Amino acid sequence: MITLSYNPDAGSLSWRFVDTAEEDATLEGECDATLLLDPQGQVVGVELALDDEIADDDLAPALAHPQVSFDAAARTLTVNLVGEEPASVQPLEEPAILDFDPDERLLAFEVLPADEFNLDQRLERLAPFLIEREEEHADEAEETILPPATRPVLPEGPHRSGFVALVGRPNVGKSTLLNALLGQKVAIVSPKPQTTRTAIRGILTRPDAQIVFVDTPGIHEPRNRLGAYMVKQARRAIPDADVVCMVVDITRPPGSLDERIAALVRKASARRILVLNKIDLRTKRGSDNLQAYRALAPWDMEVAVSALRGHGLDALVDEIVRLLPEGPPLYPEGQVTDLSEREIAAELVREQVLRYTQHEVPHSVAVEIEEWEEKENVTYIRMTILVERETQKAILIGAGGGMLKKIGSGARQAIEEMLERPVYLDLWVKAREHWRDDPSALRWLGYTE
Ligand SMILES: Nc1nc2c(ncn2[C@@H]2O[C@H](COP(=O)(O)OP(=O)(O)OP(=O)(O)O)[C@@H](O)[C@H]2O)c(=O)[nH]1
Repeated sequence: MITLSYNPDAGSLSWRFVDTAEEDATLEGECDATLLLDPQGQVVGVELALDDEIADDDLAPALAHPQVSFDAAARTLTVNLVGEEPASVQPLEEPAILDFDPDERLLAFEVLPADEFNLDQRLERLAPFLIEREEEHADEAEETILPPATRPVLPEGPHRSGFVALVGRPNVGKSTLLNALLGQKVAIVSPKPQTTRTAIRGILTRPDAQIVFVDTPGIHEPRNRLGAYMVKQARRAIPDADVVCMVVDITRPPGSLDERIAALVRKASARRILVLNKIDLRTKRGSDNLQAYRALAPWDMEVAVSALRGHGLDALVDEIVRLLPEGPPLYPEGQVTDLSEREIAAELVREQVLRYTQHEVPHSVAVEIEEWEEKENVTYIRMTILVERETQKAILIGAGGGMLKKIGSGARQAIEEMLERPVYLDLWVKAREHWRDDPSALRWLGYTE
């Protein structure tokens, strides 16, 4: 296995082919490097331009891994951990540092993208390989930057229940957090802002309490009626909540949107928890950001978490339960969300559109279910993907229908996982101009009160 480690302070990514001690690498070299990116700009691999002095045999430790290939004519060593054809490349200004052993065999190398590249936002695809990073930084993050929330002893007293709004600007990780808290995917997630469009309820039931989480759309400056609807959904969740969790991305300083959201939170009569997310991506600026977020409102509690890696979630749930009023369960014990399987299925299609398309296209898409039929061995589902322009329709269908096939195949797998039975997914694309500003289209798509 190739071991990757990420050093957030240096902004560097180290790739190790051989499981040996650091001291074994006694010789250093340099070469040009290029990162390989997927359609979302996530790093999937790297290409090194090696010089003639490195003999082909010296690459044996690297080539022992199936993800590594070497083009002897071009002298490029390619490490592609994900295995998909990269969608784009990012040549690096800084050379890669190569580590060799005394016999000049390549053991490891390190790349250092410029700060503007925002490497820490682009490691999602490599997360399964980032073994050292987790071990090196997880404990440290909790000890030095953000003390772990003191885990309270659970009250032995009455049953508690209530509504907990998850609010924050787009892309801070609200939906990832909701799914992680529930241990089940109810909200779709993407690296693109404004993924969540409606308030989604996720219900966590335990013996002493029931928490009804309300995942809300990211609060932003709306540019159309759909955006206005989304922001309204989020704002409305705040006064209705017993506890408001303002979720922030600790790697970024608060901006004007955070200030506006905090102003709403300050006005609410609910208890307020500051949820510092993405502690796995902690950077040097983390503690400055922490002070700035603390200053936004009088918080009842702050909890540091990594929704992606599941850190700090038990502490967050315990804190929430402590702040909830006494009350009986609000939903039946087995219910996890207020969304139907059909609604989640349509969202899973939209998630794939977000995954594979860029710029305005993902934001211009809505998904409607036209037909859903339980057949003997398969669930037949026909859906229409609505876009705003013919050009967007052409992008979604792709050359020879390739794009629609990719979207369909990803969505079908996800829906099959949810339904636990085979699915036949029939996808169509239709253009309807400016539907995001058309009240009747919004009503019919369910984006209304
Ligand atoms: N590294 C890291 N990434 C995270 C974490 N939580 C979420 N993300 C990533 O952040 C991106 C946005 O996550 P979402 O859960 O869609 O964010 P959101 O706040 O619901 O976004 P909107 O729907 O736009 O409001 C995704 O690429 C997630 O994988 C975390 O704890 N660590």
